[in-house]
Amino acid sequence: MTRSIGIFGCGTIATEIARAIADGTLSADLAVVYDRHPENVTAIRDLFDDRSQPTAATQPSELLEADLVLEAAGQTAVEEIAADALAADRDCLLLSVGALAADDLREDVFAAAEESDGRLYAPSGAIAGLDAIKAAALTGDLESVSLTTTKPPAGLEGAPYVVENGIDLSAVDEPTVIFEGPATEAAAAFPSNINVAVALSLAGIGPDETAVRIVADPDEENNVHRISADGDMGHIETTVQNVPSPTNPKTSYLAAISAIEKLRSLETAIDVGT
Ligand SMILES: NC(=O)C1=CN([C@@H]2O[C@H](COP(=O)(O)OP(=O)(O)OC[C@H]3O[C@@H](n4cnc5c(N)ncnc54)[C@H](O)[C@@H]3O)[C@@H](O)[C@H]2O)C=CC1
Ligand SMILES: O=C([O-])CC(=O)C(=O)O
Repeated sequence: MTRSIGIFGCGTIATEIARAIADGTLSADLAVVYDRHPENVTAIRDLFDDRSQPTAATQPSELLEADLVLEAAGQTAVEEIAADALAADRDCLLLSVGALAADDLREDVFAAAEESDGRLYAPSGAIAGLDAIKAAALTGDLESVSLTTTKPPAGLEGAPYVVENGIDLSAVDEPTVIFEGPATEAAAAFPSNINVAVALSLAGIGPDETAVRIVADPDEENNVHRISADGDMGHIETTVQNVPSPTNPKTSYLAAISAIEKLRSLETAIDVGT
């Protein structure tokens, strides 16, 4: 049976996923899409011929018509849809997983997942190494996990932490650490930039214990995520030098194809990797 998908948010990531469905890379039925900007909905619907165009939802609850609800909008959208989708026994895939750094929301969503016939998915997104971190965390002997993210200053513009602290990113003329703290704080301070830190923390030792450093570097063209972890299993280090998406420099292209691969893996007979 072909799985039907409903997408919350019709921006950069959703467009890549819709394209993968439209061109057959991903075997799924894009049934329904929702966005507060109708022109973004139209752009996604236009990727399909008349017979297979997704329905334009007028409110998020209409996404529950699909078997799997995929959030690619932002952290507030996770509050709006995740627990409801799971409570309706739908699968739910979240890109803005940083929303789960908030204890109340995480508890609600995880409780809904536990009781649901659906499953909650948080893909690796723009980072590499969650397979190894998950395995290492299993024994309880993972001692430390940290993420250092370096982005071009433009990729950090508009973040609440930048605005509230009056950080002038245009004046940054050398690699500059602009934030250091736990994933819990990073997710709220940079909601569109560092969701990966919370995905990492959920695979590993939790959002309060996962250390995050954010660097603005005017000479860096990529979104670079470096993970370092230590424990009884040894030392894990991964670096991804991500190409930013042309339509949204905050978002790495890998984030979109990671979600596509996660969706594809739900349908395959052979499962490679942890
Ligand atoms: N886990 C990961 O590795 C990554 C996660 N992300 C998350 O994915 C989200 C989407 O990324 P992009 O597609 O690049 O963003 P985008 O800005 O290109 O698209 C977001 C779309 O969602 C819509 N939207 C946002 N909030 C909404 C709401 N409350 N109600 C209705 N429509 C809403 C916007 O109008 C826009 O069309 C980011 O905000 C970020 O939270 C982004 C990059 C990596
Ligand atoms: O795409 C990236 O490099 C990471 C990102 O924006 C996020 O985790 O929110």
